[in-house]
Amino acid sequence: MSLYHEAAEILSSSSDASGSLKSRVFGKKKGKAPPGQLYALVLESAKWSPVLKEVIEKAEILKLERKLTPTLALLLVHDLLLAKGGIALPQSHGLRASIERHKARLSSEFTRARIRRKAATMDVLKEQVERTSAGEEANYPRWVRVNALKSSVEEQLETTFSKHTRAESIQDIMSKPGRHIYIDPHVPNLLAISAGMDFAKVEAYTSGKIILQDKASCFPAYLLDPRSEDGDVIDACSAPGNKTTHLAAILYKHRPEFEDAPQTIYAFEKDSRRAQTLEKMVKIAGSKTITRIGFGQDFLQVDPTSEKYKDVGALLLDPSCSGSGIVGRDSMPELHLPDPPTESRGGKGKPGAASTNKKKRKHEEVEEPAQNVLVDDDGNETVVKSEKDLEARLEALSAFQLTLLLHAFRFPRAKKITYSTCSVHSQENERVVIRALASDIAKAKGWRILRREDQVSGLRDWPVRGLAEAAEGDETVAEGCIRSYKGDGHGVMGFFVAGFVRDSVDIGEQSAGGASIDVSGDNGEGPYLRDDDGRILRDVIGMPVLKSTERPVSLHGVDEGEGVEVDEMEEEEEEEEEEEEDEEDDSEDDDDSNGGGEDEWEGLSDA
Ligand SMILES: C[S@@+](CC[C@H](N)C(=O)[O-])C[C@H]1O[C@@H](n2cnc3c(N)ncnc32)[C@H](O)[C@@H]1O
Repeated sequence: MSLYHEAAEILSSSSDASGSLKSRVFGKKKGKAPPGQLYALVLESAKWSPVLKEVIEKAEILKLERKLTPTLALLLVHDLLLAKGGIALPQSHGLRASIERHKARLSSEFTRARIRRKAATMDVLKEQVERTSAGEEANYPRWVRVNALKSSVEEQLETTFSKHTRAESIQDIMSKPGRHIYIDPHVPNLLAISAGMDFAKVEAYTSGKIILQDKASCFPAYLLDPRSEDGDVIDACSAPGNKTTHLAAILYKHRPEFEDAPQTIYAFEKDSRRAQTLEKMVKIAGSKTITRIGFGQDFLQVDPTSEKYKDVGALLLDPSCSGSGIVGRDSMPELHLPDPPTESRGGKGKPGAASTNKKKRKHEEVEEPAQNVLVDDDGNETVVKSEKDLEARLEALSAFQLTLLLHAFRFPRAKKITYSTCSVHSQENERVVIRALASDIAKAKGWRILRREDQVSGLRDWPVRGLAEAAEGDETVAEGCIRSYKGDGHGVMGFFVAGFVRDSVDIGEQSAGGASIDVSGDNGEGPYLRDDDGRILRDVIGMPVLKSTERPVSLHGVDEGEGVEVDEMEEEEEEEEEEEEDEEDDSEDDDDSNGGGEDEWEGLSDA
């Protein structure tokens, strides 16, 4: 089967097939056409279909070439008029000839279609087509997080974005034509720029100085706000690594000398393939020295009482979810097919629009329920035929999310946790929070919601909060939850995040019986472990409080020089090898990101 017949088959089934376009093309078992070429042809033809439909109908090709189906005509005319190499068939091929003999007529109809759209040049028409086909995505800003480990907002304004004009509001970015930039008022080091910039070859992007990350996706690490006194940090579900690298940048901001600081981010990722992307991102972002990646490691299998995690004070949980908040996920532009000549309707022919319509009418007759596909944020697809199916899927997801959250509650020295999803469904959001707070473990360990008034300044001011109804009417919980919705004028994806805190941590066996740790630090002396009489015993991570004459010890309770204990996830030998490689790699990094590894890097979601 030729490229065009395979593409026609995909387009013909696009209205009732399940799965995203990508999965249908790349997951195709049979077929000879290179998937990349097939995907581009289908997608581009669909984007251009409103214009090409007009061209084909006005040129009356389908009347003149009776063997052509509307879908095949669309694909072939697309390549004739828009593909660099023209129609990808031998010159003698019947299909190619059936289109090329009308080239003059098609070209002049194409020019007329452009003029009717008031597009002075082909470039203007292309921009119009891109905007229209992008639908809801077209007006979204591009969110750029400046990676504090490698650059600063000032530097980026002077270099990468020096030709951008400063906008007054996010609405300007979404509505004004041209290149604009806006400094976000809620999240530090975050910029919004007008859509349309191609970052693939932008040095700041390929070198990790800037990271493309939706604003809402920056909320969790910023809300967690890990500091040196919080000890180690866990990112429970890390790949591709947007939040892991954000955590590192925040730690660095709080403690720029962190190169020498024995603070570790443990980044777990159950899926080993995704963990490789995470590793790549961590490396490019310059946070490799403080990040220990758990390749293929399930967070639920991590023992919270293990010696290794005794200093973990903060955890970020961003588990898999329905992904219902994600903007424009692999959406297929609406397909406009040329009308077939009237007498050929329902007639014979190869797969094409006529046969699709017929199939559709048949479907309508038996009133088969429309199939929707729920694509979660890991790219897994579930066919959802009914409300009941959706409920069942959400229930399964929320049970898994709750289990993760309760597991996080078990870390003995943890004092803060954030839980987030890129879902808009309350089952995965407020409901999980409420169930977690009502759990025995939360009660036993003293976990409560991080109240709005106690949140970092930008997020305290963020206006969109949780749903009180879903939070069983608990206003404090609802206000503590942070939400965002796509299409609500803020230019962000749909998202949810809540923080959990507690005032005392588990003190373990080595501490005095009956003692608790006051972590509030509101006495001005910092967080200390006190005995029942209020006498200070240890600092919050368990170190004896020093007299002024004593030698300081590191936060992790190891003498300076002993270094940080290395996780079993990465063997010590490997570490040494990596360090050696690092030195070599540093010089290769740029090559890497500009070359072979680019695909995966570019494929990272902004979420
Ligand atoms: C929403 S994504 C995380 C996105 C990531 N936080 C970021 O900002 O780039 C969820 C990730 O969690 C991983 N995951 C799911 N369950 C897990 C588990 N039990 N332990 C570790 N990773 C898990 C998935 O494979 C997926 O890569």
